[in-house]
Amino acid sequence: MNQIKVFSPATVANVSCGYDAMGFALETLGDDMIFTKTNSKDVVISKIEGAILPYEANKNVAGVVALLMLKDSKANFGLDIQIFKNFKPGSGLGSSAASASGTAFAVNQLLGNKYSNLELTLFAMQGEVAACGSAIADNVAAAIYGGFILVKNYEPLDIVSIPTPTNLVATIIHPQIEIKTEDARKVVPTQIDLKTAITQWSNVGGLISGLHSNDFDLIGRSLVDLVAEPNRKKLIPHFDDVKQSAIAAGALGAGISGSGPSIFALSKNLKTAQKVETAMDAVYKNSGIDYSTYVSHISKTGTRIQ
Ligand SMILES: Nc1ncnc2c1ncn2[C@@H]1O[C@H](COP(=O)(O)OP(=O)(O)OP(=O)(O)O)[C@@H](O)[C@H]1O
Ligand SMILES: N[C@@H](CCO)C(=O)O
Repeated sequence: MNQIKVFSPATVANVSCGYDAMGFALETLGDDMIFTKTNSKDVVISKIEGAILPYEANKNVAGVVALLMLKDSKANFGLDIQIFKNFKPGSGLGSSAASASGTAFAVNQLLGNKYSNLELTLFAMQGEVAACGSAIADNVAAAIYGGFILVKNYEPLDIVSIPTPTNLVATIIHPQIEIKTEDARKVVPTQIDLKTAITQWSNVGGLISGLHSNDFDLIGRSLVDLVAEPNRKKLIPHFDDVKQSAIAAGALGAGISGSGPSIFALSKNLKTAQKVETAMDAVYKNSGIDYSTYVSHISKTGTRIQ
């Protein structure tokens, strides 16, 4: 195989209560990337459409991950990479993670499937270091494994796939302001009190149990975040209004997608998710802020060949 085209999904990290520990992949929103083997041993990024990003391989997360993998595998080829961005960096939807995991997946295909999904996640996490300074796994693991994931442990890395209830649908609103993950991480407390921790880990347990048992009510009751959301929501215009409107329209729950500014809601079917979209839209309609909305099923496959 000399060339591969992949789709790498947008992802919702944290899923409210699971800061740095949970995430899920979207079915219909994501980046397209084309990888072509070359004879030189370099990595060249020859095209980037849809966002202004560095072309230097060591500054673009796609290049960072590709260089690492070619070196680790002692590959006898180089790469030309084309990136087609369909959603903006700094959106809270895992833009850098889409490039990092799309690259890890594609290079592995070109190498004849040398690496496991866990190893691909470790490579892609190095892309996240380049993007935001932290080796976060929640977005990249969700993109690589698909569906819902739990980062059970960071060192050593342990990723667990969580079942996705059929019919669960996500609604997203993305106000077009950029919040860099690096900056949004600075407002999250490094210490929390025991009472807060108890509530938070009970919610993670409730969310995972609800996903396993298709218990939509339990999923909704567990989409509560006492750690990141109270500190980050002030960075997002009209956050409380959007969240309340989404829940009033029938969403099971809503919260900040990753580090924001996007806000996600989960609904038990497509019709409700579309009503939630209308309700979120109504909050921003006359606000003067540019925004996009998306309704998407959860991607069960994650990054894939196109
Ligand atoms: N291929 C790439 N795709 C996206 N961002 C990249 C890429 N290469 C480098 N970057 C840099 O990474 C930073 C964006 O990362 P950041 O984590 O802030 O946003 P994000 O990837 O959209 O994540 P989040 O979901 O948390 O918003 C920007 O400074 C951007 O220039
Ligand atoms: N878990 C990370 C995801 C970044 O998108 C955070 O919330 O900072």
